[in-house]
Amino acid sequence: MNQSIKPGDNPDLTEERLSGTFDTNSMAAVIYGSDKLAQRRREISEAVSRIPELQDSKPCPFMTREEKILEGSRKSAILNRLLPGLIDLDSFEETVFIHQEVIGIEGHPLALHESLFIPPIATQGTDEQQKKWLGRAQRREIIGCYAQTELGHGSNLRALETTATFDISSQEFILNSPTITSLKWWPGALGKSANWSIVIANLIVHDKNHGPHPFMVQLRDEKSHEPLPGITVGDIGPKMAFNGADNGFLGFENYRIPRENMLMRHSKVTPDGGYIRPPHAKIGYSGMVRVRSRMAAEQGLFLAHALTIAVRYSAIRRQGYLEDRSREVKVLDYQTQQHRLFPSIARAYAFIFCGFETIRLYDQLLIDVQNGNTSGMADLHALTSGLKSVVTHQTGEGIEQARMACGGHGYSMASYISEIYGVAIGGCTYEGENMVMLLQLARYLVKSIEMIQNGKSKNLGPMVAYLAANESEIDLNLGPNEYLKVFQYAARSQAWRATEKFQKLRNSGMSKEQAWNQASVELTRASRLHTRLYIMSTFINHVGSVVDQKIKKVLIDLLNVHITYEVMDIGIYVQGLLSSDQMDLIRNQLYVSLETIRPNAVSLVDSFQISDMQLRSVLGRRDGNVYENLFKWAKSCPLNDKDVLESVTKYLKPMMDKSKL
Ligand SMILES: CCCCCCCCCCCCCCCCCCC/C=C/C(=O)SCCNC(=O)CCNC(=O)[C@H](O)C(C)(C)COP(=O)(O)OP(=O)(O)OC[C@H]1O[C@@H](n2cnc3c(N)ncnc32)[C@H](O)[C@@H]1OP(=O)(O)O
Ligand SMILES: Cc1cc2nc3c(=O)[nH]c(=O)nc-3n(C[C@H](O)[C@H](O)[C@H](O)COP(=O)(O)OP(=O)(O)OC[C@H]3O[C@@H](n4cnc5c(N)ncnc54)[C@H](O)[C@@H]3O)c2cc1C
Repeated sequence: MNQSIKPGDNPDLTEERLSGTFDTNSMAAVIYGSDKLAQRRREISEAVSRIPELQDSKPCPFMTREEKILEGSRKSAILNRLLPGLIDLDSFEETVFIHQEVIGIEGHPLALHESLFIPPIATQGTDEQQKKWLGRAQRREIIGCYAQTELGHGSNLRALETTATFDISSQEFILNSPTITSLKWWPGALGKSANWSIVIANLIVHDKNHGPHPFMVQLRDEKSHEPLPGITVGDIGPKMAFNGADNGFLGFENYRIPRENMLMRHSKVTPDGGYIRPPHAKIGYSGMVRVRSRMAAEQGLFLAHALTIAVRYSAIRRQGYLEDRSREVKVLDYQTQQHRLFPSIARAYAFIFCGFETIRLYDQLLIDVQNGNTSGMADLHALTSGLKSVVTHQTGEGIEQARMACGGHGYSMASYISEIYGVAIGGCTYEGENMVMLLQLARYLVKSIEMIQNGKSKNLGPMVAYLAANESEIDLNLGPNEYLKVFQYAARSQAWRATEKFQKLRNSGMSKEQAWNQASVELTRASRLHTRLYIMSTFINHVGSVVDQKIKKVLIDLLNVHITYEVMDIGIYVQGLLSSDQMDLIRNQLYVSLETIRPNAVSLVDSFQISDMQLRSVLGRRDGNVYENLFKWAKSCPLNDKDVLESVTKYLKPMMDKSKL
């Protein structure tokens, strides 16, 4: 049963919901990992909807940037007061969810506090440092950010220029931004809101540069909020989206902090200037791995937002005719519309399933690392590097298709899809630019193939074991596992092709760096295929583990959309494996699977259970009453406050009057 049906809804949408074959609350439990978590989301949405001061003061598209920041701060402050009665304060998921529900996706002054400021203190700070700052941060006595990227460098962390030089005589670090390019640039909440920051700076002791390390740095006076002497700080200006956040710049001039402000759980500087190395050279990068490990689920949900809007709207939008000339059809009945939207629904599910898996893997790694075992770091770094890149890219594509699927109204901010798009595609850049991260995964793939070449296949981890197989024929009786083999073939042959190209260039005498660069397009292709294979196999395993038979049936239908679409999409890589007859068969299976999923399309997006408040879309309203509300929305546009604007009285009217002569 679809739990979204209510009296007064658009009958077209009710019809869709009645055609669903499963219970949307049960599906939500599968999506969010447990009935309890799904139930908590519903309870929080319900509780928030009853609190007037948490409602939007006006639609976000009508707000200026200053109003967005003010509104985000107002709601953050109210939430801080009300949170104990609304959520489990120990639950990161509930904390993120309630902020997204109340404030939305456009960012706010505390958006990075929880995800990029607190975790480094908790994982890289010593027990004393945690005692000193963690409680203060958690109670929000201080607001923090994460300042790593500089004006001149974001991807290449080894070229960061900010320095933290140890001064033994005063037992302090002296922070400096020696050049214009060394200004910190981009950190969210830095511009106007944060008064503390984790700052990544090159640690210099006795004139030796030990590379980037994290420091706890106070930026602003805790009473006046004025920047402290030696600090230059401000907002970097409007962005493509995410304008409720104050991304900022930051410079230091001989700014001193105590020795105890370097986060010293892993690397240490002793009072006499000794340097103690961390147990793994890249342990300081683990905050980034944490964020990347959460991005698949987060991006899957961005895609889910856009699809909820586009699928619901497509079910109430009637345009053109099929057989019956007496009534126009729902645009959702067109095969092209289904082909545009349904594979993305499947991807959104796949990303979320994968995302919860990588969050679990990260949590396990964290425990291992705290116990001194860093052996899993390389694997998770490779996995999350590829996953964040593929998922953000495909999410962006899916959201843009969702916008086009809504025709003209999709282009209006009333759909809200442009904001979702703008925020989501930021993910292609932040936490590691996608090409750069694909190349990180490629290093891992090349190393794995070199192990095979050196006769060490048995040392390969489970995620890359397929690289050593030798599949060259596929049974035409295609079930999910055969599709997986097709994908393995594609990923494997591309990984070998790219590696062999790199090796050939090396053998021709080219330097390692040049050879890598000349092979890099092929290498990134290998990384994408490897990651898409991982997503597919996680999806298959997840569906296999579902117990509720009605839910399982529809998820198998969705999986069929996914595997057929994905294999069609990589046709060029499987030409040596599949005949054109086999490709035709798969193409037909895709069309059949689109038809099979059609009656459940609305119920599948309803199962994401994204409230109207969170969706902030006139087109995507749960009740489907779009047209009257679009008209209401347009009338409430500030431009319509007056019938005659100054633009007319001051310029257009005099121009027209003059032209009359
Ligand atoms: C109260 C509020 C509640 C919260 C509510 C929030 C809800 C609000 C909802 C709103 C939603 C809005 C969502 C939008 C949020 C926007 C947030 C944006 C936040 C963004 C933050 C950032 O971007 S922070 C900056 C990120 N920067 C980067 O990612 C930089 C990328 N670069 C790198 O990581 C590195 O430079 C590198 C990895 C690319 C290269 O590093 P390096 O040069 O040092 O190494 P090598 O390439 O030489 O490799 C050497 C060797 O090391 C291995 N390695 C590298 N990294 C790792 C690692 N992490 N772990 C393990 N191993 C690693 C590498 O593989 C090599 O190994 P080999 O064996 O030698 O091959
Ligand atoms: C919305 C948003 C929020 C952000 N929040 C924060 C934050 O809170 N804190 C923070 O510290 N930073 C933040 N950032 C910065 C972000 O992390 C960087 O922008 C990102 O890491 C990319 O680095 P870059 O800007 O230097 O890109 P560049 O590296 O300059 O990328 C430019 C081009 O060069 C290519 N390129 C670069 N290096 C290579 C290579 N080795 N091989 C092949 N191609 C290469 C890239 O693929 C890309 O096409 C944020 C950015 C955004 C957009």
